[in-house]
Amino acid sequence: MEGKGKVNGVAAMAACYQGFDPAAYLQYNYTPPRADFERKDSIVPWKLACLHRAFTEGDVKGELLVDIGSGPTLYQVLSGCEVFNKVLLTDFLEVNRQELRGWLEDEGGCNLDWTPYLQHVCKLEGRRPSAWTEKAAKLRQVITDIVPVDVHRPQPLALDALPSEGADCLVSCFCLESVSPDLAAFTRALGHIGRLLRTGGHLLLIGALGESYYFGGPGVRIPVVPLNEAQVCASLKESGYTLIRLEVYTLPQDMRVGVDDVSGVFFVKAIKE
Ligand SMILES: C[S@@+](CC[C@H](N)C(=O)[O-])C[C@H]1O[C@@H](n2cnc3c(N)ncnc32)[C@H](O)[C@@H]1O
Ligand SMILES: O=S(=O)(c1ccc2c(c1)CN[C@@H](CF)C2)N1CCSCC1
Repeated sequence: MEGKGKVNGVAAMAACYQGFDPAAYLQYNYTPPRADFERKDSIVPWKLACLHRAFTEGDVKGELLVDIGSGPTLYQVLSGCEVFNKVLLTDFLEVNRQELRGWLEDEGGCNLDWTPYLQHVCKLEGRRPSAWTEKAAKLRQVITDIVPVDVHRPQPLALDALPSEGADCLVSCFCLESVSPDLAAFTRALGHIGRLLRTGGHLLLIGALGESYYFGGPGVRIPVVPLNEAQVCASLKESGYTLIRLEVYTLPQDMRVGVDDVSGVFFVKAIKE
């Protein structure tokens, strides 16, 4: 029964994603009030600062950075693109891979202007904000491919997607808990993506705390595994990671805008033993 339940739960999640709307998702989560660079308590500066620090404190290094479940967003690799000379973006849906290709091709075919994000990360790097065009060029230069992924498969990527030694670093944001039917599946998925990472490689994981649903488009209600910090830490340990740092952000009331019921966001830096 458990095995059958597992398949049905994962299949049901895949069915939920058929209505995912990248443009709506970007508008819900990556425009003000949630993405307000002027606000000191905004989640955007906090998240970008977590990623900047994690990528630049000296222990994260190598050739290949893989972003698991990129969706239609790029903020998660804006610091990493300065550290790795290969960045692989991945998503389950063609509509999201197409959104990312639209940005990559730089012909106006994308639904969000990432300039404020590029400028903010340049500021974190001590560069003038106008260096954002150089950062955009750098990112376009290091993105090697945009490929399908399924974290519920023991091999989430095609066998030829990675070199035999695996990735040097994984980043994954708001994916595992948003695509898993329950905590056990979340933990299994952590293990699956861990197989893509070389021993000693780093995992940078950002996710939702206390979230039970979100809207992936108008009327597209997607269930989420509600997590707390203890469950995140236990799942990491069970999946073969050693936690380096866990940071938590509590969403201000006015950022609870009805597109989900998230109460906080966690940032994890971990290493695969
Ligand atoms: C909430 S979005 C996160 C997008 C982005 N990383 C962000 O930070 O906003 C979850 C993403 O997981 C993708 N997804 C859905 N099912 C998946 C699966 N089985 N394996 C990997 N990714 C999946 C969706 O297509 C979607 O882009
Ligand atoms: O942390 S966010 O508020 C955010 C960003 C994305 C998501 C959520 C929250 C909660 N629901 C998730 C469903 F999977 C998606 N944020 C939005 C502004 S830019 C930085 C990220």
